[in-house]
Amino acid sequence: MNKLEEICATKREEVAARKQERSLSDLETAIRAQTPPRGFQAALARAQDDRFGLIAEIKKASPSKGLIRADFEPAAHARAYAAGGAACLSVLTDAPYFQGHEDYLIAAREACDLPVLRKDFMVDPWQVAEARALGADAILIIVAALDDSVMAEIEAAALDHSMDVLIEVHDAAEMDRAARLSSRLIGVNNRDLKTFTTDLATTEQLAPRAPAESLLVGESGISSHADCARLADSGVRSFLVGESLMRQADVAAATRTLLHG
Ligand SMILES: O=C(O)c1ccccc1NCC(=O)[C@H](O)[C@H](O)COP(=O)(O)O
Repeated sequence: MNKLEEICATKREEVAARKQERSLSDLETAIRAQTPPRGFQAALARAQDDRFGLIAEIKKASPSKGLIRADFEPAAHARAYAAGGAACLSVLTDAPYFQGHEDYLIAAREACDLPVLRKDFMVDPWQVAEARALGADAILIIVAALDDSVMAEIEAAALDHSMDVLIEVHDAAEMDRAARLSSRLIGVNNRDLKTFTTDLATTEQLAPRAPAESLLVGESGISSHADCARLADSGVRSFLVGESLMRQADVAAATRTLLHG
């Protein structure tokens, strides 16, 4: 079993237990009390029209790097990312592998006006309702983790809640499968989630295969303005960045430098 399969197997057990604790009608009640989704894809599109679009990730730890940020303060990081010019946030909520928590998403979204992606491993449409009940504006579909029918069900659930969907691919076959979904917000993950090898050339190679009119996001392993400029040469002007920003003492200044050089 590779790491992605292991994470998804753990997630299926976690979701089965959570579904016993909280019914869909309970989640629907919480969703009605939520503020409406903030337009995630629209915010990214506006930002990349201007210069670069940044989805700044609030990430405490990861399977590949272990602990990334000891003094972890989701609300303060959210404010710093917003001050530095990020268009959107991504907040890891997976606990076993990323030391994430749902409360981090709630705190980050309350601390600023940016749209927020719930960064987790979606294996069941129930998680979409749970994400919206927490306030999430967008969810992630990892093509490598799901078969076509489950991907379509999860996407439909998100669209029903007026949420945006970031569809993540890592190879040409996954890009072709992503094209069968309706979302045109497509992330190319430079990290192979089975081996953790990271290579920016992945985005360069896959960008030309994306469906027409896609908003492409280069994901993982991006650590400088030069990396952003390199990917922009392939027509990718939005980026999802976690570790390199989370390791900085001054997160707002590092975000500005990433975007503007
Ligand atoms: O980051 C990991 O080690 C990881 C391992 C297994 C599955 C997913 C993983 N990361 C999720 C991501 O895609 C990244 O958090 C995101 O793209 C930001 O990457 P980075 O800027 O390199 O932190």
